[in-house]
Amino acid sequence: GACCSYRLRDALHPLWQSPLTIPGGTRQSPINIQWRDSVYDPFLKPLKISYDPTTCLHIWNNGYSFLVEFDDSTDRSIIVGGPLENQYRLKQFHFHWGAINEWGSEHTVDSKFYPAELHLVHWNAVVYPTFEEAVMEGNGLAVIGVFLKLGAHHEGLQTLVDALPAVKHKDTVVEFDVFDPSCLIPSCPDYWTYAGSLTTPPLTESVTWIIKKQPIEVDENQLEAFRMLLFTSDGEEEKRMVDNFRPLQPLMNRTVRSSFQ
Ligand SMILES: COc1ccc(C[C@H]2SC(=S)NC2=O)c(OC)c1
Ligand SMILES: [Zn+2]
Repeated sequence: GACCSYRLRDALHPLWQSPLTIPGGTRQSPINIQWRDSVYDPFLKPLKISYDPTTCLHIWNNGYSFLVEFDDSTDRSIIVGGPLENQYRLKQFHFHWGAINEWGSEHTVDSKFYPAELHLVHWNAVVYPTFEEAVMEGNGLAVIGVFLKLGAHHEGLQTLVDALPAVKHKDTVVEFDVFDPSCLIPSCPDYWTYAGSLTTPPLTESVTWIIKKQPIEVDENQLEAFRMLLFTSDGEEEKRMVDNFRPLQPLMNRTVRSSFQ
């Protein structure tokens, strides 16, 4: 199970040797979403997503995942509605995945892991002047989580997969100038939402999570392409970038709300 990958991962990558619990943490992520314990909230609005594909800048391997970063100097790519009080600007998206298809996602649903999970990271530029400040505030960030399951080939993802060999090593970057990430978000509007945190240091409790109920389907070759990336820089002893997910955190005094009955 994921425990052995945790021990293996522990040996593999320093990030997950970081403090896995933070002192005083009451809203840490990821969590298991127990479907029957989630509470339907009829006041939750539909999530409105409007991305401008030309705000896409580049893909880079930061040694933890690969990120696709966006120009967030204006409100051209935003989300609004859902559980959110303000509109939030798209900053980047990235993924978490496993060495094998049995695990890889950060969140679980009824204790089931998906082979991978997409995070679309947005920040509250209405209230905060910079992303860095928003990262430190309870309503600073909004992250859309999308589960990836093994199935049909995903056309939209393939344009991303085709660029991955160019960012095989840590601290490599490749230009990626037109991409609409809404092609990675399932059409079904249903989501869960809860108050949580970043899942890597600084682990700040600044994230309103919006987890889509419906996964997207990707094929084995596309998942394998993620697994050929490296945690390590060119010239270092190669360590495959796999199992880059944080262990589950306690729910504590939180309720997961659903936008659907
Ligand atoms: C300094 O600010 C940071 C640091 C790290 C991440 C990425 C983490 S947090 C998440 S969600 N998934 C991840 O892998 C940030 O993303 C918002 C923001
Ligand atoms: Zn993430």
